[in-house]
This record gives sequence, C-alpha cells and structure tokens, in this order.
Amino acid sequence: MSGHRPFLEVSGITVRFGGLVAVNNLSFEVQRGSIHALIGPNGAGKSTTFNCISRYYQPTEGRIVVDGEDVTHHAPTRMAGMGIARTFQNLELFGELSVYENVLLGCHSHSANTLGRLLRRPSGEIRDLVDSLIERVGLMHDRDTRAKELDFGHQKLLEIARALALKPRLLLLDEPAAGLRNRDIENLDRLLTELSEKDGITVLLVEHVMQLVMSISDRITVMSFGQKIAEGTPKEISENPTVIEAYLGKGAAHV
Ligand SMILES: Nc1ncnc2c1ncn2[C@@H]1O[C@H](COP(=O)(O)OP(=O)(O)OP(=O)(O)O)[C@@H](O)[C@H]1O
Repeated sequence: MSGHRPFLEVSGITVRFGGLVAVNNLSFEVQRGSIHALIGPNGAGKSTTFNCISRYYQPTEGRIVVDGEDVTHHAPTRMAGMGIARTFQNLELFGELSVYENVLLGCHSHSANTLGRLLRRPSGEIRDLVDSLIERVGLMHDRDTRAKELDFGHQKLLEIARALALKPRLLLLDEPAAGLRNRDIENLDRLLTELSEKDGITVLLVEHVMQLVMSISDRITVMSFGQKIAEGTPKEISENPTVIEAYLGKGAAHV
C-alpha cells in the first residue's frame, strides 16, 4: 500500500500576507520518483508554495506531508535530514570558494565533521562523492574555478550539484532554467530526467521556461491568483483552455 502513497502531499494550504491571500486552499500530490512542475503567471503563488514545502513560510491553514510524515510544523533545518534539498531563484553560492569546495560544503549535513574540518580534511569517501557529483553535472573542467567566475548557467548546475550532495529524496528547484542558454537547458533537461529515472529522486520545480517544463514533467500543476486552475500531463496542460486563458489574459493585461 505505502508504495503507492505520493511522496509529497500538499493538502488545502492557504498563505496570507496581511490582507493578501497568496495561496488559496491549494492541494496537489507529487508521485515518488516523478518530475512535477508548478507553473503559472507571475504572482500566482508558486514561490510561496515552494517556501511552505521547504518550511521557510508557515501556511495559515493546511497540511504538508512528506513520505507519510506530517512536516507542516517542522523547522527548515530539519528538512535536510529528511532528504529534502532545494535550490534558490537567486543563487546562494559561496563566490570566493571553488566549485569543489561549494559541493563539499553541501555534504556538511550528513558528515560528522565540522565545516572547518570538512574543508581541510575531507575523507576519501566524501572527496569521491563530491567529484562524482561535479562530474554528474558536467563541471569537472571547472572543478577548481571560483564559483563567482563561472557563467550563470554553470553556477546553476553547481547549485544542483550542491543540493545533490545532501543525497536528497526530494529535490525542490526554483526556476532552474531562468537565464540559461539553450545548450544549458538541454543539459539540465538530461540531468533532471536522469535524476528521476535512474536515481529515483522526486523532483518538484517552479519554472517559467516552457520548453523544459513540457519536455521533462510527468505532471504539471497550474496556479493562478493563488489557486490551482489545472493539473495534468504536459499534453493535457498545453491544450487546456483555462490555462491558455490564464496566460493570455495576463499577457493582454500587460500590453
Ligand atoms: N513575504 C511576502 N510578504 C508579502 N507578500 C508576499 C510575500 N511573498 C510573496 N508575496 C505576494 O504573494 C503573491 C504570490 O507571490 P509568489 O512569489 O508566490 O508568486 P510566484 O507565482 O512565485 O511569482 P513569480 O513567478 O513572479 O516568481 C504575490 O502577490 C506576492 O507579492
């Protein structure tokens, strides 16, 4: 039975900021090992939902369950221990540190070492893990380059490598393709598909780049004005009149 249980269950969450209802009674489920995208026009409430799942925001109402465990009131620091890793819309890397050191720091939560010791004397096992992750995201030629010297696309791949250092079961990606060139988007497409299919990692992403969303997602949840307006496969979503109207209506309002 439990094998069929979704890995992530968001049930009726509402988030209010003063008088503004940013997320309104939102429910959706993410199946284990799948790639699930959360899309919608600007201001729809996607990042707010994401921040609730990674526990940076507290929903006013509703429940968030990860692998059967109610995490609605967990502190954000507990999420790493549960195998939940996230990346940020605005990158949070250590610019002065190398690619290698940035990924190494991602190992902190499951290494018994203090940060200082981890940087000075990582075990052979940890060094191998870090190198394998750098290889995985295709950054080996930049292993010793300082993060701030990488171009934006490579910095985003580095953030994913660092998130993978946590050995996550659920990877939350906030706009991973924003600002990337086509070639980088193709690399990201391949990497995320592999993480889901080969490693069984569950991926939830917020993304505006439809080329990526439509190519990699098993399911898509569409939000508009804080509410879920549609859910389905990429094909169903791209043909859904309510979704098309939400996007066009928004575009028209800006013309
Ligand atoms: N900390 C906050 N305090 C007050 N209002 C907020 C806060 N965070 C978000 N909001 C508001 O909540 C609404 C939803 O914002 P949110 O960032 O979740 O949307 P989004 O779908 O992620 O948009 P985008 O695609 O532009 O990132 C917006 O009206 C936003 O201004």
